[in-house]
Amino acid sequence: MHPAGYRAGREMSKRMRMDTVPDLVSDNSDTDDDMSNYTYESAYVHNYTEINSERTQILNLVVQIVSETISLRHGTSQASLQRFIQRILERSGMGMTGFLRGIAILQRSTSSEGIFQQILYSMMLSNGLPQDYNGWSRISGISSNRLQAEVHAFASQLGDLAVDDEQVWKLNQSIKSEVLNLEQLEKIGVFYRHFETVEEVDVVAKERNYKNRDEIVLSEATFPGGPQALQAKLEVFYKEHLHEDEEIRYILDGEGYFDVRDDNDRWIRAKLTKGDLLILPAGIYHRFTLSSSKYVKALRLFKDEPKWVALDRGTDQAESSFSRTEYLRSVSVN
Ligand SMILES: CSCCC(=O)/C(O)=C/O
Ligand SMILES: [Fe+2]
Ligand code: NI
Repeated sequence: MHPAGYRAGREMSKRMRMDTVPDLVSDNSDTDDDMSNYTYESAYVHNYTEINSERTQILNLVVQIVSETISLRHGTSQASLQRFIQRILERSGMGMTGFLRGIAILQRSTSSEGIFQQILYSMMLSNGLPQDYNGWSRISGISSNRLQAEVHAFASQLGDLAVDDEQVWKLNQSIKSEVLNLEQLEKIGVFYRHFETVEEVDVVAKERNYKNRDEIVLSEATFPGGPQALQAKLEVFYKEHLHEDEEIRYILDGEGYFDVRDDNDRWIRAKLTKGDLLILPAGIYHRFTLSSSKYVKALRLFKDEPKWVALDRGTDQAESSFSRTEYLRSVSVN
């Protein structure tokens, strides 16, 4: 049996999904005036600014619904819950699976407000039920024994959560695939995340064993050699190319476009703005250009010494490179 608030939450979730999600999905055409300068083999181009704003709208809706249902269930103030959940989402990046999972559990919990907020928060960070109570305890400030007891108490209340998990998973998948299109990027080995702080980038760098980094600033005012030298550099970046290594870029300021080839050799355009991180796998064809603001400042991450060698499409070097062969193999397996 689901408690009334829980059922109401599910009804509202369904309503949200059916009534509002399709309206929020744009037709993917890019109307940015920068685009008029470029010819595209196909109009299959995604503007990540649009996608980010859709994501924000979806998240706002989710936050509203979730705070309504939790407030019904726990009798807490909706406004403060909304602020709290917003903070969690901002601090945890996307984490929608963890978020929705956490919500499903919390909608059934009988814990006090303080505890459930902490647990919700921790769930966001650990993306599901925690493995490491000590780490969780550090994050939440609750003793690990108490946390473990809380989680076990939750778990015993969960009953048929498996079914709910599936619902949550489906909702999450459809939001992700229809709105964020991260799956499409994942399919071609591209990793995209939005991080508010460089510390979050550090975690990714550590995981991947990246020891070096530098900053690149592309702007007419500061580029060594002046505007002409910048123009020449941009021409190199905009020539379709690949690298023998992964390319990791984190935008510190300004904005720019990375275009990547999908598995049908069509361009996907990712507009990156401050806080966006993009990882391009070795061997993928891509190119980069500035937007009309003509300014970007980005972190470039390297495993060892800074290295930037571009192999242009159409050359033997690129087509028969090890990274290209490996990349094609990896996408055909996926
Ligand atoms: C925003 S970083 C500039 C572009 C770049 O570094 C690169 O490698 C493009 O392929
Ligand atoms: Fe590149
Ligand atoms: Ni941001």
